[in-house]
Amino acid sequence: MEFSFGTKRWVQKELKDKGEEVEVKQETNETDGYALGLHAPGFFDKVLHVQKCFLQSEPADKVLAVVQETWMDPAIGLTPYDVHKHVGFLKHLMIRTGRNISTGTPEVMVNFVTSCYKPDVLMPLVDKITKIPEVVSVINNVNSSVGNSSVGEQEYTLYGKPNITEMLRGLAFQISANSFFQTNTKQADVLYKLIEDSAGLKGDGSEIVLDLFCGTGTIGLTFARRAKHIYGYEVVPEAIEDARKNAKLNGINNATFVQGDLNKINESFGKEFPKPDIIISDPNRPGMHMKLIKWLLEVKAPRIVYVSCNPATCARDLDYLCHGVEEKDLRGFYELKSVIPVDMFPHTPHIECVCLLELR
Ligand SMILES: C[S@@+](CC[C@H](N)C(=O)[O-])C[C@H]1O[C@@H](n2cnc3c(N)ncnc32)[C@H](O)[C@@H]1O
Repeated sequence: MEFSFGTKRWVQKELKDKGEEVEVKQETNETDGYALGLHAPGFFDKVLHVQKCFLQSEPADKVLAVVQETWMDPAIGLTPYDVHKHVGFLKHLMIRTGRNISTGTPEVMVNFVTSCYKPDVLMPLVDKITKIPEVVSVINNVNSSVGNSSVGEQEYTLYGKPNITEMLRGLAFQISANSFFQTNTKQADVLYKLIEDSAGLKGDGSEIVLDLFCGTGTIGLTFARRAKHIYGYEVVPEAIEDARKNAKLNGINNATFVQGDLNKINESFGKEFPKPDIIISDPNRPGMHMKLIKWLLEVKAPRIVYVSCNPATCARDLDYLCHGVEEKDLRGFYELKSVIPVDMFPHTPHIECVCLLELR
């Protein structure tokens, strides 16, 4: 889970009983209180204070509780970052839970995103958190920009190791603070099984798989034993480093991971690997850039499995691949065979979809 520190606490008006009906009041009460929690819908500066979060693991909740009872203590001198005045120190708190690959016990990584590097100020908090036995890694990402990003320009390990591990579909994965990793491991197992089923690999080791937006290499690596070669592309250098380590960790030698921005591909893209039989594309919420759509419509792989957490950009990109893009003079060549929704984010309105496209 990723929580934000803020200077404006957002308070939701209580639910109001009206006989059998329950009415939720939409107005908000704003106080000037500091807060650590989740952004109120539609507000970049208002934060709903969260004491306990049922979406995360129990050890992660213990971390949140310790941080909440400590960080506002004036004796420590920690301040939340003010997104209007651009002053203050604490920006985000990220808590990730994985598993020790030998013992299967939970491993927690705590990542403080701060506006500058002041480890002495963080240490009283770090000392308390590290009393929780599951905490094996405390990281400090320093992000001095005025934006809301949780990715740091510099990363420091304040305690323990720089990464944690997780098991998915029988493979071990190393995850570092800035690498994308599916937040719901149980459902990620379901998701990856559906992706593999949709990809329909023959399993005879003859096919080339291109894993676009590969993160730490998870999807491609789960296919590797049934494919000839996997090529993964991803923009975050730490994720590519993790993907290479993950291939080694699992004894996989037929996977190549390349760091690159898929929004900025040029004519040379695709020259460094054979024509793919299966393309997996798992972009983040903005979906695929027109340059990538164009390339996909040129290369004409027999199957594309498009994985998306944003139904709006998913529908747009599927439409482009099936029906083309008139204003760009591009013809569509695919037929949509199936769309399978997966509930990766229970108790939220978000949904992930696995879509299978076949060349017409
Ligand atoms: C939804 S995640 C999927 C990651 C991976 N497939 C998985 O299942 O763990 C999207 C990934 O796309 C990467 N990404 C975002 N924009 C990108 C771009 N322009 N070029 C390449 N990768 C990008 C992100 O860093 C992230 O790792």
